[in-house]
Amino acid sequence: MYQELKRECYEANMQLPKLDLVVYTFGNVSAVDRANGVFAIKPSGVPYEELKVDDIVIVDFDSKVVEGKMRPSSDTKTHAFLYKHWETIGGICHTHSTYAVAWAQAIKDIPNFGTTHADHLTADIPCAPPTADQLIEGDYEHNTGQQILDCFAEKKLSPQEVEMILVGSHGPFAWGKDASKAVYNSKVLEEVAKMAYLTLQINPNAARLKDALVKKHYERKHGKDAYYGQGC
Ligand SMILES: O=C(CO)[C@@H](O)[C@@H](O)COP(=O)(O)O
Repeated sequence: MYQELKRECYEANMQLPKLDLVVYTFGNVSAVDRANGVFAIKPSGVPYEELKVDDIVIVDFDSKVVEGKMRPSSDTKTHAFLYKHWETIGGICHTHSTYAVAWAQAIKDIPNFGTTHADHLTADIPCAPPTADQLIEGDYEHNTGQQILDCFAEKKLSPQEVEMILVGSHGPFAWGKDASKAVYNSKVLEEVAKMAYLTLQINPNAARLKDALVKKHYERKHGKDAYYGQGC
């Protein structure tokens, strides 16, 4: 059962090393089957070059294994939490990509410096501040999901408009209508994070794109009245 879902999840996971978003066993991608109340996720600690379709684990929204012999990713509770609370997302991708992790460790939002960023979202890419108990052993994964939701609520962001976040002191999470779009958004996040870092190296006083320009550029790309972003 769930062969198609496992295959979708497997293919998305195998994109991560190809896109230079992970090394060794870092990161994980999941794909949801809302009709059956389950999602497929990478098994924990398995190197990508050894991963097989049948290794993909099927879990329910309480992170209980429904099908599979291997232990699901250590981030499973975070994926489950987001699927439960955000009913429109179909896939989630977590990586440890270098530049996104650097911004997450610096606990900094990524400013919207240019049209590359503005093509994909008009808001600054948010960084959820680490919580006191985040780094203490325990229900870490559940806490990360709550951290993400709290950050979106505080910044009044919608997961349909902003499909990515930096979890402070940890790394990037991205999502989308399916697992492949979640991986695409992870790559966009890493590229924008790298460009923003280099922009600040060249000019520490670099200014964000003016809101009017962001609005014009975003609507040209996504259609009239598509603009939603906060002022920059
Ligand atoms: O960020 C973390 C753990 O904090 C994970 O993404 C990474 O180490 C991969 O763990 P899994 O192999 O998915 O259990």
